Amino acid sequence: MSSKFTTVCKPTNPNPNEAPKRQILDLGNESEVVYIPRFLSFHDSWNFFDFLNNEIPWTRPTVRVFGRSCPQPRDTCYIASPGLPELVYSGYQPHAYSWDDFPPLKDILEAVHKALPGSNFNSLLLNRYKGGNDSVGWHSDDEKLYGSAPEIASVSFGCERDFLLKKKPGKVSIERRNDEEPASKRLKRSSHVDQHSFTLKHGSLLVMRGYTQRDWLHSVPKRAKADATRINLTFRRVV
Ligand SMILES: O=C(O)CCC(=O)C(=O)O
Ligand SMILES: [Fe+2]
Repeated sequence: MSSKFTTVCKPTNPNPNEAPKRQILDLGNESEVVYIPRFLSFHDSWNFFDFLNNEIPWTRPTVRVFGRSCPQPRDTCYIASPGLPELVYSGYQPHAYSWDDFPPLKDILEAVHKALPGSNFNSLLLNRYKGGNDSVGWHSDDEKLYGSAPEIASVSFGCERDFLLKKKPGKVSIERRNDEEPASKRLKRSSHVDQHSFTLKHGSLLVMRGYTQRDWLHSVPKRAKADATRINLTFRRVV
């Protein structure tokens, strides 16, 4: 990685006098999503995309899903600070690369920390979706090593993809429970509130916090029309 890149690609706010606009989605029961569509400038984001696409040692591991081994439907890489416990998911233990190997990742981390006061991420899972056939199925990032209410910050580059959230079965919002309401109406209403969707834009930041991992599932489904590559970085704190 050339040092020129680090200089050129320090994340900049498109308008330095104005913080990027954020949307806050209250999911109820102390779960929340924050979405900042223009977190990084368009130009910086394409430079980051090119760097990540070309320099990250991507792998497409075999994982176990419902007892069966299959290739994970996206490329991946893992970065972690020294001394953290190993990450294992779906029977796969990724090699932990160092932040020092990829200086632009430290620049993005710094921008994320600045946008989220009090955050202190020490690991990063990278995903590369090479087209609409690549995806991540319904899951929550509720591994014990992230603690009971982890904050997860997700930065997206390249092709826009839908990011869906749905409430886990059996999780009922207290504020919506109304036993006087006919069941049919309740069902209709809850199907609206129990699912949300975001189109994750190039250079955007989406943050899941509170009890989102305990109570909600998220996914990036296959999309026939998504014909270009998307790269996503999810910053996490191993506690
Ligand atoms: O690609 C995304 O936006 C989400 C990735 C994700 O959920 C994960 O890595 O756990
Ligand atoms: Fe996830």
